Parts: sequence; C-alpha cells; structure tokens
Amino acid sequence: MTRDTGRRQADAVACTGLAHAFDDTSAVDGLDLTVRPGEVFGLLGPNGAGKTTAIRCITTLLPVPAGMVRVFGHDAAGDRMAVRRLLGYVPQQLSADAGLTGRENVALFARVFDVPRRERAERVAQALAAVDLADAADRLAATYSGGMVRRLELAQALVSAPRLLILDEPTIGLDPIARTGVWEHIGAVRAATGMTVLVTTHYMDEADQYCDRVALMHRGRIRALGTPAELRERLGARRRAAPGALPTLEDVFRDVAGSGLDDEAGDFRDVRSTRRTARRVG
Ligand SMILES: Nc1ncnc2c1ncn2[C@@H]1O[C@H](COP(=O)(O)OP(=O)(O)OP(=O)(O)O)[C@@H](O)[C@H]1O
Repeated sequence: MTRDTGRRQADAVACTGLAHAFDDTSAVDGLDLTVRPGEVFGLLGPNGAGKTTAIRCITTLLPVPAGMVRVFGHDAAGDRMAVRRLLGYVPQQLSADAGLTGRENVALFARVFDVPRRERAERVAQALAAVDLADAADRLAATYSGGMVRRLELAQALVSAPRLLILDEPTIGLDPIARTGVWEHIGAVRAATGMTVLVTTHYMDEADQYCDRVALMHRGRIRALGTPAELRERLGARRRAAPGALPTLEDVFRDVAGSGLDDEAGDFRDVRSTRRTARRVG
C-alpha cells in the first residue's frame, strides 16, 4: 500500500476513477490513467470519447467532481495553482493572437505564467528558437501558415518551462510536412528537457510513430493501454495474424471502439477538423 502510494506520487499524471458529466451527458466515466515521467503518452479515441474533458480536468480548467487527479503528486482539485505551475497546455482552440507578432504572443504567456521579468526576453527568444520561429518572430501571427501557428502555440506553452506539456490534437488539419515539423519540435524539446508529454490525436500513424504508450478511450473510459507495438501484437495474437501481417493501430482502434465508431467519427469529424483549421489560420 505504502509502496503503491509512493509510486503514484512520482507519476506525471495519475487519474483514479475520474468522472465528469455535463448535465445528463457522462463525458468521463471512471477514468483510470497513469502517465509516467518523461514519456510521450497518447490519448486516442473517437469524437465524444471524453478526451478533451479528461484533459481539462487534468489541467484544472474543469473541476474534478468524482475520483482523483494528481499531477506530479499535486491534487488537481485541492492544489490547483501548484498543478498549473507545472503545466504547459496547447488547447484545440486557437490560443495565439493574429494581431500580435510571434514574439509578442510568447511574451504575453511569459507574463501570464510569471516568468521573472529579467529572464523574459531571453526565455521568449529561446522558446521561439526551439520551434524554429526565430526568423519569423517579429512578423504578425496573421501572416503565419497553419503549421507556424501551431509551433507558435507550442512556444507559448514552452516558455514557462513546464514539466508536463499537454497538447489537444496538435496536428489536426495540418499537411504531412507541417505535422512532422510539430512532432520533431516536440521531440527535440523533450529530449533536451526530459519533460513529459500528454497528447490527444486522431492520427493513428502519429500515435504509432511518436508515442511511447497509448490509451484508447471510448465512452469515457480507457479500453486498451500499452505501447503501440503491444496493442498491435495483442490484437494480432487474438486474430492469429501471421507474423509480418500484424494489425495496424487503426485496426486496434476499430476493435476497441466497435460499431459505434462510424456513428461518432467519420465525415462529421473531417468537416469539424477542416473548419477548425480554417478558423485557426483565418
Ligand atoms: N461544455 C459541454 N457541454 C455539454 N456537453 C459537453 C461539453 N463538452 C463536452 N461535452 C460532451 O461530452 C462528451 C465528451 O466530449 P469531449 O469533447 O470530451 O470528447 P473528445 O473525445 O475530446 O471528442 P473530440 O475528439 O471531438 O474532441 C461528448 O458527448 C460531448 O458532447
């Protein structure tokens, strides 16, 4: 018992029995989830699975009505400021201001997150350089491409040197080159700082390639958890797939979410993604 509690204290994120409902809609329904320090953890699931709601509870933007959430041992319900100080968060919605330059956008976050005044200019420059925006730093964000806007938002989240970076669909609607760029920058910062990354994505290929472990969420709960290879192998063994013909992570996803997947995702998801992207860069 004591050993178990001790281990949980060290986890980057530990959710136990987390539940959150909007009126009579149960969004998160008894979520148990552990993210280990230093890993890139992918939270996957169809539209409406409860990923954003869970993330908003972890970031303290939503209350924790039932269950427990801890971030590096700090209780998200009882010690919200301590949790917020450890976090960088890139939400799905646009968080950069098109009317400010890249540098001004990041400087704003540095002020909000209490980066000491004398360190601010250097920390802002470092965050912009980390995402390859040093040359574009003094241009208005309105002139940035979709991929540059996403990298700018990454710099905003990184300027406070978070121990845990949380990204909600960081590459949605971006072209493949911009998607790779975002992941490469996340990987480089993580390698340099050892920070933990919790990310949601609909792109199975990205989860497979960039996440150390993934959890498949459906109807408010975790339905499968492991490294991408473990999940593929597990389904392959059940289906007795021949070696070399292992299922993809997309197959695992479909197996977990079952027939509900087509109702909840599909075309509507694509339309929403496109619209979000249009809003982001417009
Ligand atoms: N502010 C809200 N008010 C009412 N219902 C909500 C609200 N936010 C989410 N929901 C509902 O809670 C459920 C889970 O939504 P949530 O956004 O957490 O899912 P998600 O897995 O993040 O989906 P997506 O992939 O589309 O972002 C859905 O049924 C959704 O309609």
